[in-house]
Amino acid sequence: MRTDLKITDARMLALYWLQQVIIEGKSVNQLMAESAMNDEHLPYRSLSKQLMFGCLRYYFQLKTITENLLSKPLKAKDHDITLIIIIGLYQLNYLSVPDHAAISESVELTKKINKNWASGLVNGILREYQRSKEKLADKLGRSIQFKTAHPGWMVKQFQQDWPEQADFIIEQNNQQALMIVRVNTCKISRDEYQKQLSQNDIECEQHKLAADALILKQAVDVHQLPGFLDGLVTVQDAAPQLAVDWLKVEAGQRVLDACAAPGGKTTHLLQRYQPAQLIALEVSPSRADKIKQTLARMQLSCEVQCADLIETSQWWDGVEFDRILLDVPCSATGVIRRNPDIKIHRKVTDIQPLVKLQREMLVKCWQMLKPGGVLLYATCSLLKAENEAQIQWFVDKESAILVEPPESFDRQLNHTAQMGYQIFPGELLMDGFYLCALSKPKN
Ligand SMILES: C[S@@+](CC[C@H](N)C(=O)[O-])C[C@H]1O[C@@H](n2cnc3c(N)ncnc32)[C@H](O)[C@@H]1O
Repeated sequence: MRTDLKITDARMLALYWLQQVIIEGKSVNQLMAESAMNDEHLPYRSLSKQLMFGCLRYYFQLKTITENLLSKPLKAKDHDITLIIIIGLYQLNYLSVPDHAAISESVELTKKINKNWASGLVNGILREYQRSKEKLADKLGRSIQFKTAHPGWMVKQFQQDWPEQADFIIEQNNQQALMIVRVNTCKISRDEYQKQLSQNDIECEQHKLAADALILKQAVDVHQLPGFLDGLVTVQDAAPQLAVDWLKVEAGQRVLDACAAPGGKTTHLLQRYQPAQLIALEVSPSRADKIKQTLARMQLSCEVQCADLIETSQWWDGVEFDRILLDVPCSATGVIRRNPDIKIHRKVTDIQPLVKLQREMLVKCWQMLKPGGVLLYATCSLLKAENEAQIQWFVDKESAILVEPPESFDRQLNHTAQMGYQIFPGELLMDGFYLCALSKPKN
């Protein structure tokens, strides 16, 4: 689809977005942020989002079906036609759209993108699918991509790391996550904010483990959340909210949030504790700006530094920190429900470089930690190599001491990891996340 074509309906916008994610490599977060500024998208956004997220969630399954139905692969320049078939298959399989409408709208879409020649092909493939759905399911039953809607390497990795939980992880990854918000308790209590939501007909319940979190029954646009622009609330899953509970900052301490953008945990630290100093460090200038915007909206303040954590000589004044939050860049395999594009964008070859970077970050942060100080290591990954194996490597090397978690963790979270806590997507209504706190021995 040519990008200069005028978008005239929801399916066309979904096709444009899918092309941006799958061909251009954009993330859904980036696309949604761009689209929020584009008024032309407004009338179609809701259905387009449903179509795009659904197609990405089931991409590997729907692509396998498409490849099987096509007598020969389409040329690379006609990838948009493959995507139209995938959008059609998604509607036939997962939405309550009548079959005839799903097919005719897909055929219309070929014309809207000036590829009339493909209308017969799209019509034929979707009708063939209607006729041979069961037979095809039997034939493809042994394909991992068809069965799990995940790339094969990822399924193997989950099975290797978590043989007992792999099926649960895969099943959860194909679900839609609930919207969870964190109340800014500097401004309003969770109980009071829950009342405000209820007065605005937004139903929610309190999260059992994350003390500031409310789980919304239905996702809403952030601007429908009362006091959003005044910083009463922010959108954040419950699992990352636990990081701040485990770090336990004492009044007057010096704290580093080492990988801070977009500032979710920075603002949580500030609303929960009174550190003498908090530095929010972020290497990407545009993402460092996001921290500043989040701080401004939530009416909180701290020092934001845009620099590379590893290059300490460029930003660190040499004074050690009492607490360090190290929320490293990772495979993000724990947040696939919210970012289904990760199944497409993440490659098996990404993992080793990430593990290497995480190790370098751990070593650097340890050098900046005061004896007796605490470092909290966190990822939104499900892979052992990024999580407990990383901590095992570090503890063996550095005589770091494992810090006891808050009692509430022990009571409510499963002990699946040898060290720290591995949370699986869907567990206690949370995203997949890993946390472990380490203390540096006093000389
Ligand atoms: C998992 S995200 C952090 C999320 C954040 N803690 C929050 O709660 O909102 C990791 C961040 O680390 C940043 N990052 C990556 N490499 C870095 C480096 N060398 N120095 C500092 N920040 C880095 C990334 O740009 C990204 O914003």
